[in-house]
Parts: sequence; structure tokens; C-alpha cells
Amino acid sequence: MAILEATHLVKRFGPVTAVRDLSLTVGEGEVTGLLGLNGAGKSTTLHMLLGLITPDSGSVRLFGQDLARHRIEVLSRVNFAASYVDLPGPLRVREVLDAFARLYALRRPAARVDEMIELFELGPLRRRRMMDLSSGQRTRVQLAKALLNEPRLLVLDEPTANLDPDVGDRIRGLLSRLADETGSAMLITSHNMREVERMCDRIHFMADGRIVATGTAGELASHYGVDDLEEVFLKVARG
Ligand SMILES: Nc1ncnc2c1ncn2[C@@H]1O[C@H](COP(=O)(O)OP(=O)(O)OP(=O)(O)O)[C@@H](O)[C@H]1O
Repeated sequence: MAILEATHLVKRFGPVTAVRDLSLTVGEGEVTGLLGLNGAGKSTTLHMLLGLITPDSGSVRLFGQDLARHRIEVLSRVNFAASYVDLPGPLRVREVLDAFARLYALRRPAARVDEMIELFELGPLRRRRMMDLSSGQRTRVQLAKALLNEPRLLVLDEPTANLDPDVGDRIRGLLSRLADETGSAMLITSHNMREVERMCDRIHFMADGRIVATGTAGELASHYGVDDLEEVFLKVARG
């Protein structure tokens, strides 16, 4: 069964058509990358898939159920992290995670928060206020929050954008391991082509609101007659 099935999505903002007739599926345990130039429509697509904005037309099914009709039920098995979403600044890291654990009605909230603090090496930061953290430290809290409810689908908008190469590398390893071990599906946007090559089983390239190419990193490189995804990106971007 597809974890996520989006069909013929369209989204307009006034005169701008951000997403045009976009369809995609994500299977169980699959890590899917959504790539494209700035303004191609990636975040708008993710926001429709998460029910944050409503498509003008088209439909989204999560775990076989229509998102518009079974919103609360299906979204309890999904989570999302993006560096542009702020967590409450005056709260301390531990308080933020505790608050989300309660919001998600977890069975063992304190134990799960402890696990996430350990997984993302947040121990030394747990009493620090969100507003006092560096952007990379905030990103780690965002990811910890996004994994609290053991989502079957994890949607990540540029998950490692603010991380230094060392932390970024460790987080990529951690997310890949998680997908392998738990069978959770992931949908990731990124401008880091090496990250996408390393993590994604399947990649969709978007341009001007549409998916214009799909495949594994290897398939895309051979289709475009180039060596790697970076060069595929440049070819797609330059038409
Ligand atoms: N709320 C909004 N109101 C008006 N226009 C919007 C809105 N959100 C997005 N857009 C427009 O829709 C288009 C797609 O934007 P989107 O943020 O989805 O692109 P993106 O691929 O995520 O870009 P980036 O790589 O820069 O994050 C852009 O032209 C953007 O200006």
C-alpha cells in the first residue's frame, strides 16, 4: 500500500500557479526526494500533503485514506520538520519536547522525550531556551520533535540546511538508519545533492510547479548523460 498518494494537485496564489497537476506516491519505507530550483513549488507541495494548505484541485491520500475526510486520524501518523517553523522561543528544550509529547498523547511521554534527547545529543541543551539556541541546535530540536510520535511518514523541508558538515552527516546517517529499521517513509526537499544521492531511493525533480523527471540518482544521471545529481540539477534547471 502507498503511504502517500497525491493526485493531480494544483495550487494557485493569486496570479501565481505554484503547483500544476502534480501526482506522486511514496511507498512504505521509501525515502523520496523532491528537488527543484527556488520557487519550483516544493514547499507548497509539502504543505498540501500535510493539510497545511488546501489544494485548488486534486486529492491527497495518506495510508489509503482521504486527507480531507480523515484529517485527524491520518495526521497522527505523520510529522514534519522545517527550519522556517519556529518553536516557542521562551520555552526550554525539554519543555518544548514535553509539550509536543503531551499534544501527541504519547503513552510514555517522558521516556520518549528522553530517547529523543539522547538520539539527537540534546542532553547539554535541555535546559536552554529555544530563543538562545543556534540555528543548527534548533534544527536538532525540530527533528527530535518530528520523531516523537514515531511517524509512519516523516516530511522534512531541507532537514540539514543549518547543520555543520559533521552534524549534518550524522543526522543523515541517523535518518537513513531509521527508515531502514522502522520502515517509516520519508519525503525530503533539499538543495544538497550529495545528501539526496545518499539518502533517497527515488527522486522527483520539479520545475515551474510540475514534476519533470523521476528516478534513482543513477537512473537520472544516465538519462541525462551526466555523472551525478548536481549535473542533473543544472541540466533540468537550465531546461
Ligand atoms: N503564500 C503564498 N502567497 C503567494 N505566493 C506564494 C505563497 N507561497 C508560495 N508562493 C509562490 O509559489 C511559488 C512556489 O513557492 P515554493 O515556496 O513552493 O517554492 P520552493 O520550491 O519551495 O522554493 P525554495 O527552494 O526557494 O524553498 C513561488 O513563486 C512563490 O513565490
